[in-house]
Formats: sequence, structure tokens, C-alpha cells
Amino acid sequence: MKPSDMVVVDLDGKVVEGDMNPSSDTPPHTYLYNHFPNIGGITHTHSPWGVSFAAAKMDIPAVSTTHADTFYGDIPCAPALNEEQIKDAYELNTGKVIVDELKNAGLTRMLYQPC
Ligand SMILES: O=C(CO)[C@@H](O)[C@H](O)COP(=O)(O)O
Repeated sequence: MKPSDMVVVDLDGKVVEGDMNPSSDTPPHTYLYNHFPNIGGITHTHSPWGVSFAAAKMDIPAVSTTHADTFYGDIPCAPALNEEQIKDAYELNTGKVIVDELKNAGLTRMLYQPC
């Protein structure tokens, strides 16, 4: 992948720069940016440890000061999508359950605090 392969989209997901198709993750990412305007970026990883907790449908517990250095409290695991959410708009609904989970966990306030 080269820098010229990058695609820039606006907050509605419309391509504003680049010739490629945007990522299929564009709907959940724009949904997150639109609901948390102060976030500076989203990192999507498949770390073995993170995936392990997600597969077990578990929050990642705050058990160390190292964890506390970068995140306040347990890192919540969003609920799995139901069949209707998957069939309807899988990617967008992924963003919706993440936003709902962060709000339910009371993390909205934290996301707006400067580090
Ligand atoms: O993590 C996943 C699938 O597991 C997705 O994020 C895809 O990797 C998105 O691929 P592109 O549409 O960006 O090529």
C-alpha cells in the first residue's frame, strides 16, 4: 500500500480525496467520530489478547497500574450484534453498539477529558 492509495472521507463517509474505495469500516468510524467529536483517532487492531477477551465476551479488567496509565477502569466489551442488526447494516450497527456501550459504561465524559 502506498500513500497515494489512501482515501480521505468526510464525516458522512463521502470520498473527498483518492481513487480507491474507502474501507468497509467507514460507517462505524464516521459514526464514532460524529458521536464523540473530540476523539483524535481510532485504532483498529486484532491483538491476540484483545481478541481473546472479545471472543469470551468479557470486559478487559483494570488489574494493573499500567492499564490505569492509559485507560480509566475496565475496557468494555460491546455486545454481539443480533441477527437483525447483522442483516440490516452490519458495519454501521457495529459503530452503534460501540457508542451505546461506551455511553452505558459512563465513558463519554472520559473521552472528552484531555490526557
Ligand atoms: O477487521 C476487519 C475484519 O475482521 C475489517 O476491519 C476489515 O479488515 C476491513 O477491511 P477493508 O474494508 O478496510 O479492506
